[in-house]
Amino acid sequence: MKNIGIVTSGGDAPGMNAAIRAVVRVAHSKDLKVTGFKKGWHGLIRNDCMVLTPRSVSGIIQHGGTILHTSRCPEFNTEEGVEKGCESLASNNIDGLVVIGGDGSFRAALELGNKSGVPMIGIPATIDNDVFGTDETIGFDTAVNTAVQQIDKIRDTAVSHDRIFVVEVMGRKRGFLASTVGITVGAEIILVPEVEFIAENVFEIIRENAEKGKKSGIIVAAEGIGDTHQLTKDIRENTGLETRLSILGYAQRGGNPTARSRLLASLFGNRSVELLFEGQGNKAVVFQNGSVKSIDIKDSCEGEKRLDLSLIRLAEILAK
Ligand SMILES: Nc1ncnc2c1ncn2[C@@H]1O[C@H](COP(=O)(O)OP(=O)(O)OP(=O)(O)O)[C@@H](O)[C@H]1O
Ligand SMILES: O=P(O)(O)OC[C@H]1O[C@](O)(CO)[C@@H](O)[C@@H]1O
Ligand SMILES: [Mg+2]
Repeated sequence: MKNIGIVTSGGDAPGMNAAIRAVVRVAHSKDLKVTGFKKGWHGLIRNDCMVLTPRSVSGIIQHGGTILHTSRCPEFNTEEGVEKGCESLASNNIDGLVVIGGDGSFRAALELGNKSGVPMIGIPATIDNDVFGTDETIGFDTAVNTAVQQIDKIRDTAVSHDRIFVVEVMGRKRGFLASTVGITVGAEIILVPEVEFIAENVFEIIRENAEKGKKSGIIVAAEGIGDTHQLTKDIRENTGLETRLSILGYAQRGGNPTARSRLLASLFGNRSVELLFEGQGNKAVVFQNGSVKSIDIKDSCEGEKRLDLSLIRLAEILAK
C-alpha cells in the first residue's frame, strides 16, 4: 500500500471535507500518498485527479460541501463507465480507494472493486442517513440541526398567526431526516415515504387539536411523501384553518458541519486508512452503538436500513 485514492460522490454532505482531511493526514502519518479524484465518478472516468498533501487540506474541517466536488454520474452505471474507472485506478497506481458518499456511491464502489481488484473502503456520508449498517452518516446531524433551527423560527409565525405549516424536508426515499427533525421540533405530525399517509387522519388530528384550543401546528413532511402543495391546500379546505407550505430545500445540504459531523468524519477517515494499511478492502466503516467498526461493503449494499416508526408515534403523543 503506497498510494490511496479518494473520491466524494452523490449529494454533498457537511463533513465530507473533514473526512478528506482525516484520510490525507492519517495517510501522510503512514507515509502513504493520496490522490483525489474530482467531481465524483466523473473524475475516474476522465482520469481527472490531483495529489492531496496535508497542506492542501488545511482550513477545510469547518466547511460544508467537498473540495473534491461531487456529482451524480449516470455513465458510471454502465460497464464502460466502470471499465474507464479501472483504467484510471491502474494508470495512477492506486492501491486502495476511499469512497465517501451514500448508498448509491457504495454500490458503485462494490462494482469498481469487483472489476478492478483494488480494495475499496466506503465512508458513509449523506444527509439522508440511509446507509445500512451504520447508526449515523456524516452530515446527518448537521442537516438535522439546520432544519431544526429553521423550523423553530417557522413555529413563531405558526403560533402568532394560528396557522398550520407543512414543512418539507429532504428525503426522496427515506424518512430518517424527517422523523428526527420532527420529534426534535415538537411536530404535531410527521409524514415519511415509508408509510403511506391517510389525508383524512391528518385532518382529524388537526381538527382535534383545534377543538382543544391548539390552532397552530407543524407538519414535518419528507419530500418523498408526494405533493406537499396539494396537501397544504387540502388541509385548509378540510379544516378551515389557515395553512402555509415551507420547503427547506438545499439549505439542508450545506453549511458548516456540526461538531458531531466533524468528529464522525475524523473517526471514519482515520479507520478507513488503517483498514487499507492493514491490507483489508471492500469494507465500509460504520458507527454502531457508539464505536467505529467495519462491515463488508457488500452487506451494506444488500441490507435495508429500517426507520424506527415508534419515533413518529412518540412525536404525536409528545405534541398533544
Ligand atoms: N449500481 C451502481 N453501479 C455503478 N454506479 C452506481 C451504482 N449506483 C450508483 N452509482 C453511482 O454512484 C453515484 C452516487 O449515487 P447516488 O446518486 O445514489 O447518491 P448517494 O451516494 O446515495 O448519495 P445521496 O443519496 O446522499 O445523494 C451515482 O450517480 C452513480 O454514478
Ligand atoms: O438534486 P439532487 O442533488 O439530486 O439531490 C436530491 C436528493 O439528494 C438528497 O438530498 C441526499 O443527498 C436527497 O434527500 C434528495 O432526494
Ligand atoms: Mg443515497
